[in-house]
Amino acid sequence: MGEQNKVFIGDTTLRDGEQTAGVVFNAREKIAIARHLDEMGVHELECGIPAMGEEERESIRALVDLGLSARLITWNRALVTDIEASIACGIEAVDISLSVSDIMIEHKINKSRDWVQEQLKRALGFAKGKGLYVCVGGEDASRADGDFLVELMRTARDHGADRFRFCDTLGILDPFAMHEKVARLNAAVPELEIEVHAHNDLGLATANALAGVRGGARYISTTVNGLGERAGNAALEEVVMALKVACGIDVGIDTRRFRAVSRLVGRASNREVPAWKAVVGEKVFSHESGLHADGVLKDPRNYELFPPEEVGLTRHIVAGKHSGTNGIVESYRQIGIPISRDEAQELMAQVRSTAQRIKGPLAAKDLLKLHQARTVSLAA
Ligand SMILES: CC(=O)SCCNC(=O)CCNC(=O)[C@H](O)C(C)(C)COP(=O)(O)OP(=O)(O)OC[C@H]1O[C@@H](n2cnc3c(N)ncnc32)[C@H](O)[C@@H]1OP(=O)(O)O
Ligand SMILES: O=C(O)CCC(=O)C(=O)O
Repeated sequence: MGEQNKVFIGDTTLRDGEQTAGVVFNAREKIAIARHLDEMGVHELECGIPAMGEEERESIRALVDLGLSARLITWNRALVTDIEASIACGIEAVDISLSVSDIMIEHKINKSRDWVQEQLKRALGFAKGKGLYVCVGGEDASRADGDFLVELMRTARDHGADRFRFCDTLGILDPFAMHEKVARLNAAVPELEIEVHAHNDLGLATANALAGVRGGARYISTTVNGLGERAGNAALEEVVMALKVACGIDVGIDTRRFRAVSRLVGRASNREVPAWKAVVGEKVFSHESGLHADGVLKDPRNYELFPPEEVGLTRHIVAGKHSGTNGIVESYRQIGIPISRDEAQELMAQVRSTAQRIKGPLAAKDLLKLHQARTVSLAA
């Protein structure tokens, strides 16, 4: 880790993902998710909160025992006792979190900016004294005073922190503001790497994560399927594919396993993945509309950003209300019935009215029925 100009993924499915109200992973699920992400080449896994108690610590120790290539990191309050609990799990990297906005400093932790600075020094000093890799988590950094953040990052840098996590805890930023804030911090404290941790309350988490990278962040927090507090976090699969397709940045992760890991986390979190979910939804490579099906059949690049196999999905040409001739020919070909364009044109009205009646796409049996009826009427 740490190569020049590389972007790293710090996946927090097992920490912030599991913080989603009502979500619980058992130890077996945690291991399966961690193994999967590790085998895909995800660089870092935030894997739990040792201060929560013995059961959580046991599950973290089990992950440590796997000997994964990914760096395992735990979430900690800025308390020596939390960090000791992480060390007791065999963990070598910690996130030390502090609330940094005035609203949270005054109305949540009931302290002062000075207290935050001093507590950071204490906790960071302790962690570095134990030889740990330390990310300083700035909770609610997006609402914090900019000058105070710079001061805090300088303190973190001077006391040996390895990176600073800029958290848009409430998901209030737009990508322009995210870019501006991260760029400012990066210019003021260039020695400290920045991670961007974006929430999706306004549906902007992925866009904000990318804006953070454009502003100079080297690490991105993600979760599989965008699982996470409230409306979730920046989705791993969206961030990685958007970096690749929209920004030309390949983070070196095996994207062909996105569908599999998405379904695994979907089941374990009891949060089914919507069919239209960007990148991993079951139907995001389904084409029904006449012009789209025609375009895809001629060359998939007409309507697909990348081949479905690249994320573990498959392409479907669907016969339905909006189908055109070429799509209908293809739908019949898929069920082993070769038909001509003329036949497809003749069947089109019935394909449309069947779709209208059943309020959905035609299954193989519906297509077969229409074809048989046409054959019978021609023979009569
Ligand atoms: C934005 C985020 O996602 S941060 C991650 C949050 N994750 C979680 O809360 C999930 C796991 N949490 C837990 O199991 C528990 O909340 C624990 C073990 C961390 C703490 O439990 P408890 O000691 O029972 O306290 P409680 O849950 O009520 O937490 C609030 C306390 O933590 C303090 N606190 C909050 N953030 C921090 C921080 N970064 N550093 C130090 N103390 C903090 C609060 O001021 C409050 O202290 P007070 O009771 O003296 O006023
Ligand atoms: O403080 C951190 O490191 C992370 C906190 C977090 O999950 C958030 O602010 O959304």
